[in-house]
Amino acid sequence: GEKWHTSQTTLIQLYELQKEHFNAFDGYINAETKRLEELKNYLTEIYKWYDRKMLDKNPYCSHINGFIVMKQIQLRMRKINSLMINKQSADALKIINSDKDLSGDHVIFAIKGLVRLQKFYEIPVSDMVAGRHKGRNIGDQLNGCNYTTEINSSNETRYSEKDENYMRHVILMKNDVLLIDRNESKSSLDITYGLDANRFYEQCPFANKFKDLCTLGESTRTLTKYSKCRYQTKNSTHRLLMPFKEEDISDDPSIKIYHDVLYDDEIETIKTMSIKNMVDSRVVDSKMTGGNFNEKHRSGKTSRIKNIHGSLNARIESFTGRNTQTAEDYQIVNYGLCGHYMPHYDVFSKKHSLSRQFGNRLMTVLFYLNDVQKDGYTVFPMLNIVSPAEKGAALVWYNMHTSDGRDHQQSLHGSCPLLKGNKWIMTRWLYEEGQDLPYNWRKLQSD
Ligand SMILES: O=C(O)CCC(=O)C(=O)O
Ligand SMILES: [Fe+2]
Repeated sequence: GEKWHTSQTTLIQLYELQKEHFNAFDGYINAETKRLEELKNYLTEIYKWYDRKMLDKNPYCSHINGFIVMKQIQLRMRKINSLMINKQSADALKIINSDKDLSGDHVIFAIKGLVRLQKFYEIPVSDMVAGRHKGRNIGDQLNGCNYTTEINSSNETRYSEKDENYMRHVILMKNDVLLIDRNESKSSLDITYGLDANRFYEQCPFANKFKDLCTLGESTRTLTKYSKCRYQTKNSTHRLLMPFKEEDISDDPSIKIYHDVLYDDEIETIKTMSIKNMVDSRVVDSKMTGGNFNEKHRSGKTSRIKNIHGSLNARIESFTGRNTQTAEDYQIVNYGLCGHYMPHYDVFSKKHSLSRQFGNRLMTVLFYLNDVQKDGYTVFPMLNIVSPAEKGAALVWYNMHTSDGRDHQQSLHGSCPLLKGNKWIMTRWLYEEGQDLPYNWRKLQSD
């Protein structure tokens, strides 16, 4: 089933669920109290009857009386029997257990998340159990004894570092393909063979760089010669009064931030729309199944929205200067307990059929739906770029070279593990088809 810890939204529901449990407990206690009261009264009545009968000395003398006594005993025993069976506790337990329970597995998933976090940020166990990291409060005190016992019992699957790095990319790509096109999942699985193993191997050292940047955080965000901020009207007259606040982050590939492009009421609507159908951002693989492996690369909950409203499309087109007609559905992600996304590329393998319909994911438009302090950055490990989640802002970048359609190696990026709180994002991927590009992607793909 769906996991509790992968999204903060679900974790909040878990708290809510406890109210339901409390109601079940209360109902049970009331019913039990009533039942025991009834049983006590009934037994008192029977004792009295028995004492009276004993005064009769020999009630069995008359055959008729003997039968009456037998019959009364039988009826009373039946009633006592029914009063002693406690159906209420079974009913109450059913409510508590009905697939909403916190079975051992869920606790193990959560502890694995914490262990991952501890390893990633190299947090000493003493700090972990004290709920602090680098002078920052990250939670209440943990029972150190419980923590280490839980860790030992959550037997992690072992596999070599090399395999892990390679598989990470394969799996992430596959996952995204599967998400877009569930109906064509059969053909989507071919993506494994479309990847060039060596190419992805070579990027793996950046997992360490990713880690360093996540740890250093915003302190690494220095101004470079490309860094400029401006009010951008994009030649649109109605933007003269409310220009885009555009900030250059990188030149090659082009990465920019547009501040305040998504409004609070829109954000609330988007969250409400997506909460209903969120699923674990799972990574699917034919050989290595199971959640443990998957969550090492990505942990969060995802949902898709076909359309929000036309004016948002227009806004995106306005600040990106690109067409949204061939764009993918909006993808909303809520990261929960230790939520993260290890470095990956958003582009698909060229050989994959999906990238033929509209080309490939030329550009990523990533909206931040909340502010996140001190962690959960979007990081480009090959470019030394750390982007903090800023509510209402959009981080926009190219995954491909706009001159010839080659995948842009430096577009490698990921989301740093959350030490605390949660992160909401919404992405829109713009495709090559329908854009003004100096090359013909259809021709490139058939080569
Ligand atoms: O959450 C982030 O900052 C990055 C998300 C991302 O890379 C993706 O969804 O493809
Ligand atoms: Fe991505």
